[in-house]
Amino acid sequence: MSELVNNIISGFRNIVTFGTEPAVEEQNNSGCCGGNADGGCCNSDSPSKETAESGCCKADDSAASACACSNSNEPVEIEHIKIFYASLTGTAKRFADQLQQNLEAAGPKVQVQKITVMDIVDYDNDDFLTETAICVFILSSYNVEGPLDWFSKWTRDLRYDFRVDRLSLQKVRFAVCGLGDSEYGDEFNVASADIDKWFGQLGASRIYPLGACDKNADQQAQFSAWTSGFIAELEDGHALDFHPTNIEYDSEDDDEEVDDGELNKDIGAGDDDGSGDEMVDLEDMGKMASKIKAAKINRAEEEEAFENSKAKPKRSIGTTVEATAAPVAREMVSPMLHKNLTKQGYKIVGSHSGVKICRWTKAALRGRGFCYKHSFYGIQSHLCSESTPSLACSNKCVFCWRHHTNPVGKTWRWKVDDPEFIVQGVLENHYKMIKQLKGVPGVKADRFQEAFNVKHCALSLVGEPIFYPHINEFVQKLHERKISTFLVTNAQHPDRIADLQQVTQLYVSIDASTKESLKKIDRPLFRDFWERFLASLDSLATKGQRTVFRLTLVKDYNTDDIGNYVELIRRGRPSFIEVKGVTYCGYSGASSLTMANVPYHTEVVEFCKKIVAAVGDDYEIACEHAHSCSILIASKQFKINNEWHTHIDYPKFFELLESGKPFNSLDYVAKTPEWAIFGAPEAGFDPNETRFYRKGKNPNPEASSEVAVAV
Ligand SMILES: Cc1cc2nc3c(=O)[nH]c(=O)nc-3n(C[C@H](O)[C@H](O)[C@H](O)COP(=O)(O)O)c2cc1C
Ligand code: SF4
Repeated sequence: MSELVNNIISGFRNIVTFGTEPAVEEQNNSGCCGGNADGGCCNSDSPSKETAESGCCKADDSAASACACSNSNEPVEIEHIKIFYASLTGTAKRFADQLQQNLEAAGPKVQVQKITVMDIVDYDNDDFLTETAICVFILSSYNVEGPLDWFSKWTRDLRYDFRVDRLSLQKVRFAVCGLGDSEYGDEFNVASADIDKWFGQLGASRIYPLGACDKNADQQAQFSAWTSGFIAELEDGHALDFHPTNIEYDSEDDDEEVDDGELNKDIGAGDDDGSGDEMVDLEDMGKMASKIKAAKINRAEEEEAFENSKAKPKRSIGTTVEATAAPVAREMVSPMLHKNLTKQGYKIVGSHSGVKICRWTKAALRGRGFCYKHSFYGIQSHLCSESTPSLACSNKCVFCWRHHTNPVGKTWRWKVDDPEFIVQGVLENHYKMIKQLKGVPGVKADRFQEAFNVKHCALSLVGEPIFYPHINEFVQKLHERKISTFLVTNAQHPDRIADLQQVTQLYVSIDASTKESLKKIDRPLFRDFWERFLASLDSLATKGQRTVFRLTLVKDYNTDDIGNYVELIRRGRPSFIEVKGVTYCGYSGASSLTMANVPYHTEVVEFCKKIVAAVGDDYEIACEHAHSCSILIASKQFKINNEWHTHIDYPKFFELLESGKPFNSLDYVAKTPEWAIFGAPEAGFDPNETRFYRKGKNPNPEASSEVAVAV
């Protein structure tokens, strides 16, 4: 162990804290080799103290090459500085802008070609692994849910996940300045301090010490002082060199209580006695180090694993499909994420799939109505399972209900589970959750029984189902069980849409109608997101399947530009357009939506009327489900003999599938019931169900104090 520990440079964190007198003078004086021992030019492997004090590293050749001391007459040229901020009330953003202005005005000693200021939530964290720009973080600390949470979790996961290369951030050069309030005592600036520490521990080169600006003092002056010190360090130039071996690994950190203690347990997997309190013996440290080494994964290997995973899956039920070649791909759901998702009610299946019971399934079990899919397509919610074979997604939509805790990525770079295993796992877990509802007041015995025979699968829970490399086999497994498939994709994977075989109904999320608004609302990871989006619509148009555009209306985000929506409809030629008001799911640090962004049902109707008027003769409003602010616009092809046929004949669908012959969306239609038609008095609520009102919300004054009334 001592060897391991000796090999670790016990980094110390320099913190520039500011009292009433800014401490920046001292920092400026540090020059090339001074106070910034852990992140600056001369780390402990570098020149002797004397050399350091002489102000430069030239005495030592190796150090000189590492430090590349600049000729003081020549300006330091920097290609790109990215300034990331995390802010709730705007201070960090203001300071980030201020830093940008100061850098622009800095010359002549330092010349920065490009400076980008961005909200940390708009950045794909995984890009830090290959980031070449200098990264400056201006981060506010919050002891409540805040905008830094997601990035913090990602960094923390990276730091404590033994499968991740300890030097995974070695390409990064960074500086952190925290904003906080000293009234928070021990929690003062704790979030920014953690980021600073973890980046250092992951091999990133700190080019200027952590700043800690206090709201309780003169925060502005403190930040200006930090900025001057930082710019002076840039002008000096030495700190810009990489120091990839400068791992700041603090032995104390090993004792740090990590939420996902599972990580440590995993290291000794196989030796677990079930106590969960595993200690690693000193003699085992060597073994552990080699295990850690063996588990290192780099991104190239992950990409390769993805390629390998495209090969036909092995049919090993109950096990994870192994990559055909040697690389060990990592699990998509980290232990911490697993814990978070489980807390939110998800059941995780295998290493990348999930299932959850939706509120409509629960309502249906109690005879209190079905979701809008019942009105539009004849689905009974207690027979429906909501799941996904990929919890990862390539967008970070502002309205996403998973609150940005799920993994994101542009390509599949995780382990791949067997499709049969996932289907079995999804159903088992779904039934387990149904079982738990036994005895809940109001649950109807007949519906409870029926619920153990799932007939529909909404592949729309979270993440991007089409991302899963074996999506076709997965869908086929569901169809073999006579389970219909409603698959929703985010329109970022046109090639996958093209490859997709027949599903019962194929959805594309249309979250905005212009490139700018799509970027704002979906926050896609792909740089060519707009081209991908359009190509997805083109792909949809040629599918010849029953297709749906799903529009989620977010007031002030995507409710304008009717003309652009119409163009998209003409391009994708969907069978249906579902328009739904966004559901407010509480505050998310990664989202700025409020109740004001949730449209009323009348506003959704108005929007649909405008769309139909503009799109021409081909579409009409067919159905509504006012209860969930949902409207269905349908292609008039589904109005047969002047009667809407938006419902699905499910047995017919399976019959057609089994026949193996080609068929189209009109071959398995069923008549829409009167109560579901737009404008009917029931407004899409099945009259055989009992409508439930929260206390005080019942519009019927004659009703008793009972909270449920028949509509
Ligand atoms: C609800 C709340 C919680 C906070 N928690 C902390 C904390 O844990 N630690 C800390 O140093 N400052 C904390 N602060 C202070 C903020 O970080 C500080 O005011 C900061 O300057 C705000 O920056 P912003 O405007 O960029 O969001 C908290 C402030 C609020 C309102
Ligand atoms: S379609 Fe969606 S909301 Fe409706 S029952 Fe299925 S999972 Fe629930």
